[in-house]
Amino acid sequence: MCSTDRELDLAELDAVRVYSLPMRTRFRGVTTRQGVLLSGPAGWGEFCPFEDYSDADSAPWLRTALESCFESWPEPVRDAVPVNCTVPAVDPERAHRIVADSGCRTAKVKVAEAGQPESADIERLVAVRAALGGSGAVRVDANAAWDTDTAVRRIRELDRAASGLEYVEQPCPTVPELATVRRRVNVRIAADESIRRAVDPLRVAVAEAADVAVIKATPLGGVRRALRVADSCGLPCVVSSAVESSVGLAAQLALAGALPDLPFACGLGTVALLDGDMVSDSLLPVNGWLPVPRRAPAPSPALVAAATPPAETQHRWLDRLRRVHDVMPRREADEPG
Ligand SMILES: O=C(O)CCC(=O)C1=CC=C[C@@H](O)[C@@H]1C(=O)O
Ligand SMILES: [Mg+2]
Repeated sequence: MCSTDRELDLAELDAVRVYSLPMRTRFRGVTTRQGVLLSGPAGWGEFCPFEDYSDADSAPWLRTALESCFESWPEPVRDAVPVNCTVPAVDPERAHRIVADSGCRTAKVKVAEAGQPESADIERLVAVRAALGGSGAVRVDANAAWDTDTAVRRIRELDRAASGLEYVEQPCPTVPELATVRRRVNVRIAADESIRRAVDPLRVAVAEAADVAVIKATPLGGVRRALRVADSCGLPCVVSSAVESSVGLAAQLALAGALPDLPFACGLGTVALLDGDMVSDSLLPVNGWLPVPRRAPAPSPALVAAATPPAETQHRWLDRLRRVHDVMPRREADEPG
């Protein structure tokens, strides 16, 4: 039976483990990644919405975890996927090292970080291109930081600094702004924040706002739902992580493995951003590739014990899990969008 039809009950779970892992570098304003690992009859899943997500916004994250616990994933069409290394808003030396150490042929570079001068982005991109050589691909992610005029100016400057950008991810907040910028620059536009709910992708395609869709199984409610979103948006897709441990990342790899077409490297090399992991055989890229697993890897009891936070943090997450479960629509027909 499909999770969209069944009454999912947390009491059916075999194990619930709260974890807390430090990040190597501050990313998305986050320095510690926390969540809950869940185990069910089909295997392990991970519930890890960011702290600023409401209970309603976190419901698809729980649905993704429960899909892993109670169902099998769709058949993959490939057994490995190419991935980008992710370069946070760090100094040029650090950026160079991240790229050189990664073995990846594509680098995704964070830009437009609040409080940093524009020159910091230029210097970071020059360092990334030097580390990658002429043949690699460089993409940037502005996380909706710019208005349209700033986006057009910065994209041209960053394109020059990087000796060519593969695409720019979410330069502006809204779909109409993305469409405006797309008409004015010669670099591909990728939509990320604009594709977080099932209704959004259609709007992006209709508005001719993007060339690429960044899709994430975790906030879209699971591998099967994300596959439907990919299908409905009619754009080439890049699967990108939500900075899960290897347990949750496995669902994202299952999505990347099952997409009919995968023309770009995926943003799934993110276990490297964590200082630790919950499994002993981490899903870290080798020569820029990650395998497509058939189920999530089981956490190591020793690593779970080492990452277990104080009782107060555990209670906070278990409360959140129950609250989100209570607001989670039981049937797809009940969901907004
Ligand atoms: O795509 C990647 O290389 C890594 C994932 C990544 O960048 C993100 C993951 C989670 C939250 C986001 O702020 C961020 C993104 O905007 O794409
Ligand atoms: Mg993004």
